[in-house]
Amino acid sequence: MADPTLPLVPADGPLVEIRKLWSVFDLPDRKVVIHKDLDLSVNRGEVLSIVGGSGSGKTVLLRQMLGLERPASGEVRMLGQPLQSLSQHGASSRIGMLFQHGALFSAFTVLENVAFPLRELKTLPSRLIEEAAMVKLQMVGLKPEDAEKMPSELSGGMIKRAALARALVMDPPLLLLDEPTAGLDPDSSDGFVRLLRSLHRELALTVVMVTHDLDTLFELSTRIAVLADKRVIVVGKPREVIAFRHPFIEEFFLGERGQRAMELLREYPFAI
Ligand SMILES: Nc1ncnc2c1ncn2[C@@H]1O[C@H](COP(=O)(O)OP(=O)(O)OP(=O)(O)O)[C@@H](O)[C@H]1O
Repeated sequence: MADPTLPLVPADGPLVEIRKLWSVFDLPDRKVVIHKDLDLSVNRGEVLSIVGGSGSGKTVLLRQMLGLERPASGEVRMLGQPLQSLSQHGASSRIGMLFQHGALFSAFTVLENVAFPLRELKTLPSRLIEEAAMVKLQMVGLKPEDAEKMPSELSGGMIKRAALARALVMDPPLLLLDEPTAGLDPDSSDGFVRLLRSLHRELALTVVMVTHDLDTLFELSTRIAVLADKRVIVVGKPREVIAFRHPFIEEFFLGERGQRAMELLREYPFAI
């Protein structure tokens, strides 16, 4: 449920535009540089996946997009505006985020979790909030009787779905996903990927996703960005990215997992 007082999504231009970003953490004894002159743009309607080694700064990059980290220098523009000005207008309502571990409030029911961002607005009547949250629960494939369950009663796949419903409750044009299928068994993972693919289409969402999982990567991505050496070293369609020579890309796509990557390229020719 979009807040009508918020600025609309721009008619054209990228929804995410990052220029010369530096992310630096101040430790007691030193500074740690995570991103150095990082550039990245995400166009309307695409599913852009970010891959990179462990600790390469993928989650920190998502946190920069949400305004949860502050750039040491450089610029982060989201939905056509500098992030600082979007934050003042409540970026959380315009950018949906699915955290890696679902992050539901354990003391709230599923419905209360999904409704939470709408309640925080403090402008809508309770009945309307509940109705909007129920619509989102159904949209992610949960049943009406799941609404009153506690998170501890849910399977891993249901937790992801409930967290996704909460991320979508404000009808954001942009959705960020951190390892959406991590921890799910293969069947739940396939089901969740199918759900993400249909929601992407039906809601005309723009999606930025971090994933290690090759199946998730190839089934959903329209482009892939590779994070290495503190910046985005290549961004493009899967075939273009695989052709780029870099030790991380060789290890990630062409090592033991390479055969699966090649099978997936054949299975998903639209991604080529
Ligand atoms: N608040 C913080 N203070 C200091 N260092 C941090 C902080 N947050 C993240 N880091 C460091 O930044 C680096 C990048 O972290 P990040 O979580 O973005 O990696 P990642 O690419 O998502 O890794 P993984 O695939 O293992 O989840 C890591 O070395 C991490 O220790």
